[in-house]
This record gives sequence, structure tokens and C-alpha cells, in this order.
Amino acid sequence: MKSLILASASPRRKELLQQIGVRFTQVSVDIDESVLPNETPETYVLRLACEKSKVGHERFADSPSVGVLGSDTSVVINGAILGKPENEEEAVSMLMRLSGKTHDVITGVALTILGETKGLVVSTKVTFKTLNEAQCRRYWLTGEPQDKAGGYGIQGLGAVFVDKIEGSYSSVVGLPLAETAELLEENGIQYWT
Ligand SMILES: Cc1cn([C@H]2C[C@H](O)[C@@H](COP(=O)(O)OP(=O)(O)OP(=O)(O)O)O2)c(=O)[nH]c1=O
Repeated sequence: MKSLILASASPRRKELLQQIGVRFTQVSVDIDESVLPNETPETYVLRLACEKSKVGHERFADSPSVGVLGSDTSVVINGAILGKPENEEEAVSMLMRLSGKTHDVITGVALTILGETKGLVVSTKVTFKTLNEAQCRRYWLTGEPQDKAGGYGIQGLGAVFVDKIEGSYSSVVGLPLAETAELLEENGIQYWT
């Protein structure tokens, strides 16, 4: 049987993969997440997902049949990529940019196995209610925006900002489950075990 490694430090990706009954081990990998000049958001998240998966796989060079899954999530509004906010001002400005508008949450997923890396990108539309600055500052104090793309968590306290979602909920949280299950199955890794 082929085994799977999740190359991620994210507790949410771990929970999502557990949710569909995949057996795996989690390892964290550190890569440079800077955006390259002229890189589109889709190319960016796919490149990072592939890098996380390849860097993770290098650690298992002796076992090429081990599958390594990497993933990356970004929030995109009017073509601009929003990563994780570094401070309160950045978080408030990100959230006010998303206020009353529809943005895309894009997640890249990649699997490296037997010397090959296969990847995909899933895009989901999220529409925010109108927010005010005081609310965004109060939200920052909860500690939730700090480690999340776009500065919010749909699965947590940030759910109150969301008016509508079109597409994959799990992809917004960090791992599109339907598409990931298909990618794993095509490569001989089971879910629902
Ligand atoms: C929009 C949104 C993002 N996020 C999270 C998903 C990702 O974990 C994070 C974006 O950062 P990523 O760089 O994609 O992932 P990560 O640093 O958490 O983990 P790793 O690189 O080790 O795999 O934002 C939510 O949890 N909820 C949301 O609603």
C-alpha cells in the first residue's frame, strides 16, 4: 500500500484530510512564499503547492512510492494576492478591502509520487457583508486573522463576515476535499479508510 505525507504545518489541513478518512503523517516544510514578477494568482498557488510537495518528497528520497501532498491558499481581490497579515494595520486594510465585495479564494494542491508532481487549482467565490473598521480591529484582537490568507477564517469567528459562498468550502479552509480525494485515488492512495 502507498503511504501519504502531508507537507504542511496547518492544523486545518490536517483536520480536513482526517475528515475524509485518509491515513497520513504530517511534516512541515519551509519554502520562500514570495510572489514572482508577473506571476498570476493561479500560477503562484500552484507553484507553491508543487514546491511544498517536492521539498517534502526530497526527505523521503529512499521511498519514491511515498506520496507527498502540498497545498497553498491565497485570497485574490481585483487581481491582487492577499497573504497572511503581518500586523493589525495590514489585517484591517485587507478586511476593509474585502468589505461588501466578492473575492476569490484559490487553493493549489500538488502530489509528488514516483518521481512525478501532479497539481490542480480550485477557485471559490466568497462575498463579504459590509464591515466597519472598529469591527475589523476587534476581530484582530481575537487572534484569528494572524495566520490566515486574507486575514479571516470562514470556519471560525470570521464566519460572521460571509454573506455568500460559491464553490468549495473546504478549499477556503485550506484543502479542496473533492478534488484532493480524486487526485489521491488516481495515484493509488485511498480515502474513507
Ligand atoms: C481564507 C481562509 C484562509 N485560511 C487559511 C488556510 C491556510 O492555512 C492559510 C493560508 O496559508 P498557507 O500558506 O496556504 O498555509 P499555511 O502556512 O497555513 O500552512 P502550510 O504552508 O504549512 O501548508 O489561511 C483559513 O483557515 N480560513 C479561511 O477562511
